Amino acid sequence: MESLTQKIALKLTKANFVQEKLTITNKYYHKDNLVQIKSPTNTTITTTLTTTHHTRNTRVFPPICVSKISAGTGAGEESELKTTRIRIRDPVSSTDMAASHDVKDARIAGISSAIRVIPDFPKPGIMFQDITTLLLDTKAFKDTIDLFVERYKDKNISVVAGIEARGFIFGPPIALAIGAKFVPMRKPKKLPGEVISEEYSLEYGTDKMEMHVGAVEAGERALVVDDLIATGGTLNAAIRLLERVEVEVVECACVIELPELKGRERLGDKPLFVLVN
Ligand SMILES: O=P(O)(O)OC[C@H]1O[C@H](OP(=O)(O)OP(=O)(O)O)[C@H](O)[C@@H]1O
Ligand SMILES: Nc1ncnc2[nH]cnc12
Repeated sequence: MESLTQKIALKLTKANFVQEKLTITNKYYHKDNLVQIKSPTNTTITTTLTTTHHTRNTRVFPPICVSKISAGTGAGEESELKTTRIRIRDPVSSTDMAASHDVKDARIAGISSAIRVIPDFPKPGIMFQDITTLLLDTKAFKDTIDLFVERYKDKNISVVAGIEARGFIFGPPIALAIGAKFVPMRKPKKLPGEVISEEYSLEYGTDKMEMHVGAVEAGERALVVDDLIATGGTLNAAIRLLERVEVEVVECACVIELPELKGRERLGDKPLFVLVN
């Protein structure tokens, strides 16, 4: 039987690399969720693989999505080749992920592979998850909205609270489709009416979030939407703002989770639903 490494290597050879006319050497390996390959350019690599995967008790066939996380010349390697490290995203690693409800849902793999990762933006060391490439992919963008709508359409949610800026992209289509109002959670001094505000810390700095007084009523049920959860500080502030005015936060929904930053832990008992990590 082929090993996981062999399967990945085979798929990589058959996938984007061939189209990109890259040369793959046979020096790849699978270790700590990283695949290392060598290619002659720094061309961005984003592809989707399907391979055998063993969980503790069962053997399942989830999609494995691969995106480039860094590139550089490997010491001691052939001079014309560069070493590219790519991270395998495994969409079944969390119970609160879309893929874990239906491991055969091919939409998740398409969404994951449509997200571009930009190293060292906006600061060195940050692997920026760029959802603008997802917005260019009409199928992946629609699949993203559909997955959220399918989950929330019968949950009696009257408020979709979207977080500036990228929660403003995903929140409104979800709100329209489930028949809820959209409430923007904005950066300071942007909203013209009376506001309540909460401060919060970020992966790279601090910020403040504001919401219009009167936008929601006590007793309403809200979904909080953003593109991404990193440290969880932003979602935590949104939850605090809504709960201050006695709105029930039913769930938080993000396209992407960066699990290594443990943002979930800052949400207390609030459920978090994500599509990819
Ligand atoms: O989980 P956290 O550590 O709080 O980080 C997540 C937040 O960071 C990003 O927004 P950012 O603050 O960069 O603002 P922007 O969307 O206006 O650029 C992202 O869109 C989330 O809102
Ligand atoms: N790594 C990241 N990519 C995109 N947005 C972010 N917000 C906080 N961390 C981020």
